[in-house]
Amino acid sequence: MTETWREWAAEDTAAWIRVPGAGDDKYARGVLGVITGSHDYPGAAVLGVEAANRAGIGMVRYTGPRALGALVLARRPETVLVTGRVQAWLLGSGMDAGKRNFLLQGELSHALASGQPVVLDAGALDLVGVHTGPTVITPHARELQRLLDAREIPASLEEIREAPGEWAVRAANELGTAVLLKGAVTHIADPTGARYTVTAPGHWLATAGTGDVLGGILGAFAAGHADALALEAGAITALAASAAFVHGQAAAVASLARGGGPVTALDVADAVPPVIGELAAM
Ligand SMILES: NC(=O)C1=CN([C@@H]2O[C@H](COP(=O)(O)OP(=O)(O)OC[C@H]3O[C@@H](n4cnc5c(N)ncnc54)[C@H](OP(=O)(O)O)[C@@H]3O)[C@@H](O)[C@H]2O)[C@@H](O)CC1
Ligand SMILES: Nc1ncnc2c1ncn2[C@@H]1O[C@H](COP(=O)(O)OP(=O)(O)O)[C@@H](O)[C@H]1O
Repeated sequence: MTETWREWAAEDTAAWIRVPGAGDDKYARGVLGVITGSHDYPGAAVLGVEAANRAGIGMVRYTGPRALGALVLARRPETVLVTGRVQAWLLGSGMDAGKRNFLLQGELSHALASGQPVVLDAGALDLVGVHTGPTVITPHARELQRLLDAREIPASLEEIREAPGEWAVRAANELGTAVLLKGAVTHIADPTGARYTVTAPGHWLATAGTGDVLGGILGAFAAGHADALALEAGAITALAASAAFVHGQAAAVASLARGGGPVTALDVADAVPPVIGELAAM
């Protein structure tokens, strides 16, 4: 069956931008629980927390080894390292599923059993299926290939790159979750039939750590829409498309500020506020 994909637009994203009101405090705006990074990839933890803050969040609770917590705090002293109640989770960026210890496994299991919205990235992708709340996975093509292979769904990297939409849909249906498949055109699909594309306005995003930034933006959006997600789990798909849209626009803004030249992952995170500001004013 030929699927109809709709390009997710600024107007669609604007509907999901939450501007705080007089009655909001940090908890009402949403708290994101973040379990990301590792000794091998500490930067992913910093990038995700930075991006979540830039996307607008009440608070971030970061869980990880002490050394990583110190790095996150050095960049974002707003971060809280105490465990507690959260409205959504971001799990797995900068982690290696093969190097998970008991403690980390327990923390991830706790998050997945909470019934709260979850963004599953990189080294937590293999945990899809044990989630209990609205969930979106955020693989790139190679990660999706590995994930499908582990579920005995044979697909080559070439096949996924040639028909990313078809494989995003297949994954959504087989895994029973929303899928955001990253690329120059990002495909977002879910088991209920939602099909969105987000076409990046340029290609400087193809650089290390921008996926970790996307995870942070999406995590913040999920935490900020806990009520909508409780009513309608499918909202996670619209939030994923909105995060991808903001991410692409932020890369464009960051590049423009540098004469149209290259950007780093942190530059992209830094450029998220003006993008959100413009969307909020629509
Ligand atoms: N700052 C941070 O903390 C960052 C942290 N990050 C975190 O890193 C984790 C892993 O994410 P990833 O996307 O790199 O993993 P993955 O799909 O396994 O790719 C490995 C494949 O790449 C290939 N390959 C390697 N070198 C190559 C080369 N020079 N030229 C060509 N190919 C090369 C290699 O191929 P091979 O060498 O085996 O032929 C293999 O197939 C993940 O947790 C992510 O969040 C990232 O976000 C980055 C910033
Ligand atoms: N050629 C490209 N043009 C535009 N965007 C791209 C391109 N390649 C990758 N991207 C985007 O860059 C980000 C890269 O994420 P990811 O592959 O997870 O990298 P990392 O693991 O280094 O963070 C994704 O949001 C993806 O959609």
